[in-house]
Amino acid sequence: MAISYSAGLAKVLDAAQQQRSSRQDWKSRVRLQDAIGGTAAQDVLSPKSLPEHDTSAMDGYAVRSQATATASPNTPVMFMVTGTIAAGDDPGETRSAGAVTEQDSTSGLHTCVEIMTGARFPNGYDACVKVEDTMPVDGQTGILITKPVPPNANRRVAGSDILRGNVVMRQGDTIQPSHLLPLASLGMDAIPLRQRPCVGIWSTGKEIVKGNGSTRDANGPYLTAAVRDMGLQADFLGVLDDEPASLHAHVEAAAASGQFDVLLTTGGVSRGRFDHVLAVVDEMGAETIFHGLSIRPGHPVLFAMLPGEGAKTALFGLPGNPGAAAACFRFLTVPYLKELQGQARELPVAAKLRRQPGTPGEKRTCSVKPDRDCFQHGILSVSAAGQLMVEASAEQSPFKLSPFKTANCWIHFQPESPESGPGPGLVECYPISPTGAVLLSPRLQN
Ligand SMILES: Nc1nc2c(c(=O)[nH]1)N[C@H]1C(S)=C(S)[C@@H](COP(=O)(O)OP(=O)(O)OC[C@H]3O[C@@H](n4cnc5c(N)ncnc54)[C@H](O)[C@@H]3O)O[C@H]1N2
Ligand code: MOO
Repeated sequence: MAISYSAGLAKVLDAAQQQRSSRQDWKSRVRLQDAIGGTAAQDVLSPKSLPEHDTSAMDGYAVRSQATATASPNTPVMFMVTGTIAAGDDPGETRSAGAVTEQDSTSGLHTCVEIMTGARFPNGYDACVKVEDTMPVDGQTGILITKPVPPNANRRVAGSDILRGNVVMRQGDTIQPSHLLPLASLGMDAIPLRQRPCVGIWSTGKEIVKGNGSTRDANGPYLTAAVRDMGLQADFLGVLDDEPASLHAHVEAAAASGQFDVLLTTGGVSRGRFDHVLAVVDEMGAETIFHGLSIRPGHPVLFAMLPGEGAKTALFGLPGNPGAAAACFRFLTVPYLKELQGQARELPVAAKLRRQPGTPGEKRTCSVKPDRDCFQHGILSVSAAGQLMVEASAEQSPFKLSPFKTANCWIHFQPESPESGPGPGLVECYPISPTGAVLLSPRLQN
């Protein structure tokens, strides 16, 4: 009898942890732009504070706020402009005549310094008044201020964004483009990443090799792209015939090359006369961890560790039906790849299940079975009331692919038991893309 999904997933995660511990020294410094999808190998601490200095948030004039306390339209306060500081100027480097002092010695007027957004605040000044809140006098040599400027107005205080020594990236974080904003601002051009797994992929099946029937390779391009979308290296190794000797030679050579952490095959794992993947990995002396899970779709899925010295190559024998291959990849291979890199486990979002209205007597093509975990693709959206809603695609046959034109999530239906599921009427959903981004459907539902 096939084991449950949760038991199978536990075995997958356990195998990934074992493989991770045999790859402890895996890390390298990677340029920021190339780091997307990678995993931080260690905590990254900020080498400095940001902003490094007090700077202006606006184009205007640096003033002493105290000097503006009595300013009003009837009693404006006049300031003498002693210079200009641009972003990038050193402290005290003013662009026109006049030293940075708080009060002009001859006229007794308060002084101010014209300052640009991002420029370093001159000593002795604590606030910036926006240029549009001032009136010029005597050309540009003076300004009038007609209302008090609060202390620290439009001033970015040094260290108010990031403090030196703050953790800016945690070990195990998956690097996303948005992370580059703080990292690059801190002057980092590379970060230590765990080495990224490399995945080799074959499609199998005589009908696909021949390419003259109606079956074209959907799995190869999909899996290659989905692995790359995770920021990992994926090599599509071709389409193999249902020939045990050729399958054996290819899998053995790929495992021996030491190049791949994970190998994926699709097709040839069920009970047919030409389904040889299990026999081939057995023959190679692999450890078959499971063949068959109590899931729908994808129940014939195979998971094995190929023989080898030291770090081992995992093999997922995904079923041939593309919908089943995609579900098994998403719910077994993706967790393995994440765990292998020490990434956090994915958590689902809970959404209210909206049943398809359907037509009376309509037979759903793939119903949810109460005795096993079922994975269905669907559309996640937000109702007008702000509730996350999900609708399973009406068509769930694993050989029918048109729903993938619009599906943006996978729904995980757990076997029925009082504790299963996130709550009454709610189901667990995962983004269809393993990178984690759910592109919510613009369709609003009630
Ligand atoms: N007697 C039984 N027959 C089947 C069972 C079973 O339990 N007992 N399980 C069914 C289920 S469920 C699945 S899923 C499939 C999986 O079988 P295989 O992994 O052996 O896959 P194939 O037979 O090679 O192919 C199945 C189907 O998928 C098409 N295919 C294969 N590769 C691709 C590809 N790269 N791109 C597009 N389509 C592909 C193939 O042409 C077949 O139509 O077994 C059931 N049978
Ligand atoms: O894995 Mo099979 O879908 O259940 O076609």
